[in-house]
Amino acid sequence: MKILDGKQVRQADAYTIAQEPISPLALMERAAHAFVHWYINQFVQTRPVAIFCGQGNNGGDGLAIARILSQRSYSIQVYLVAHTSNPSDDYRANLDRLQGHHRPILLSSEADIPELSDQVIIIDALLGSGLNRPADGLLAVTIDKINHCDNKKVAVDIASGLFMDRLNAPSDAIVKPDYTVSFQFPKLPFLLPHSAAYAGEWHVVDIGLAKDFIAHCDTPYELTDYESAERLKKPRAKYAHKGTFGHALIIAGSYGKVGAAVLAAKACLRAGVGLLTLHIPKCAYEIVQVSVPEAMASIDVKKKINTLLPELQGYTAVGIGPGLGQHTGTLQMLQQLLSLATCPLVIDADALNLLSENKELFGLIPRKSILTPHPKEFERLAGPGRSDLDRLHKGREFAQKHGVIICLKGAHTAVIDDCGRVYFNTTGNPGMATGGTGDVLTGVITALLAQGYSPVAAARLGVYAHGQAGDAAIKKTGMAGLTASDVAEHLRLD
Ligand SMILES: NC(=O)C1=CN([C@@H]2O[C@H](COP(=O)(O)OP(=O)(O)OC[C@H]3O[C@@H](n4cnc5c(N)ncnc54)[C@H](OP(=O)(O)O)[C@@H]3O)[C@@H](O)[C@H]2O)[C@@H](O)CC1
Ligand SMILES: Nc1ncnc2c1ncn2[C@@H]1O[C@H](COP(=O)(O)OP(=O)(O)O)[C@@H](O)[C@H]1O
Ligand SMILES: [K+]
Repeated sequence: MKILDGKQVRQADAYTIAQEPISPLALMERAAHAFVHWYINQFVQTRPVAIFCGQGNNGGDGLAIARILSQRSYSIQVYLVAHTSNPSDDYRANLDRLQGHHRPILLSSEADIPELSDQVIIIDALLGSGLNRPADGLLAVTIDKINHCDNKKVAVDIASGLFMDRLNAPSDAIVKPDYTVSFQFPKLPFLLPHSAAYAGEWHVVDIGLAKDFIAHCDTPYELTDYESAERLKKPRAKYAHKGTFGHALIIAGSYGKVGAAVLAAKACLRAGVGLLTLHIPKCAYEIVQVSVPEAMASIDVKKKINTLLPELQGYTAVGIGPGLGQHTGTLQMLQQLLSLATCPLVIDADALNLLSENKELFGLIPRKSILTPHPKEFERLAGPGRSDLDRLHKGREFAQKHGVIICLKGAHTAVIDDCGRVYFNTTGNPGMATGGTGDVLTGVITALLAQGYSPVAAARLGVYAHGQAGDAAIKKTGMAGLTASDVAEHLRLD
């Protein structure tokens, strides 16, 4: 699913209106019905509804939603905030249509803003994607008042006051909804950590904007959702044998951090690799042989760290980093790997930290290698970002400059390809914020690369499947109880 900017959404709107053809008012009606369809599945009729409307098309949606809910026997009350001398045509048309069903209350000062009983659900239709400056005056006061109630809140399309394409200032008045029901596309701020609170749990509803227009729309931002993940998957052929699924090499572990190697190995096997060799220091030998008997071991000359690069011939993918440590000998080995590798690598954890400490090595990273930094590791690599958006831009610049794929890990991990395209992940949960889950991800992506997935597909599908495993696991363990081992155990690639 693509993520469009405000201008593109308006173009998609205009194209649909002209090509389908459909009147703008009928399109608004369709959007309102899509919202109501979601709403009635979520909230029962006995909960009264307070709908706060502005005078643009978002307010027009609010009025249409009010009418449809009232026709479905929901008890509604509309509150209007007059904020422009030029209300939209479809707002006016829906105000007319509401006559005879319901009488809206015009808010003209703070004193008019009602106290609502706990049972009331608030629908926020004050401002939508047409926001062109921070909300102020009575709008800001109303937003503030809404935010101070404990009532459940649902934003229509986007929370009022939240910019779609640019950063809000910390002092801006923005509705903090429990839910956002977004038309046709998710909005970029829903996916960024600092603005996610202004989306709540978001849902996208289809309002039938022209599919051909959307397909040709050029945007750097997309989601990896269920459909796109399914499209990325390759079935396992009936006559396949273990050679069909590649031979992965994972270089990981050091004294005290052998667990990271074990986690990466278990995940790599669960993600369907044909053969796996783990390169580990001597101290890890028995641990690995006992805990991951399916993996072969390549033993370093050193007892506690990895220093000697094994022969690379025969491996179809190499992952390096989990639990590696940052010793000089390990750095030399990494440098050798970067120089000699003929296939893209998966580079994680301490291998990334070693690169950050030795930026002259950036030029040696094989093209289309996959780097999997968490935010701190990314900051070490590319410098601090002033905001989530700035960090994303830095990631896109870095990926293009060095010809690599970056998995910027977090709640909606962003896979950034070497052309600067960004794929936000849609799976995973806060239970995964626990030590070792990153090592599991390295194992998964390495397995997919080894099986012949393209680097971008391996990164997108790996990140998706990793989050999906976390989501499956918490059904048994709960969020707090989730461990990285649970994530590895619940991986399912088909
Ligand atoms: N294709 C789709 O997705 C569809 C989208 N639809 C809906 O349309 C919505 C977008 O509608 P929209 O363009 O009329 O924008 P919206 O935010 O309602 O109002 C903008 C108005 O507010 C004003 N204004 C702006 N900022 C302000 C501020 N801070 N403080 C005060 N005033 C401010 C500005 O005028 P100004 O005052 O600048 O003259 C303008 O008049 C979208 O979110 C979705 O709900 C569906 O109906 C159908 C299909
Ligand atoms: N709140 C969250 N929601 C979804 N996924 C998360 C969340 N927090 C962390 N994760 C995922 O968990 C993993 C953590 O990786 P990382 O920080 O490298 O852990 P470690 O170094 O302990 O292995 C990443 O894949 C990240 O996307
Ligand atoms: K809104």
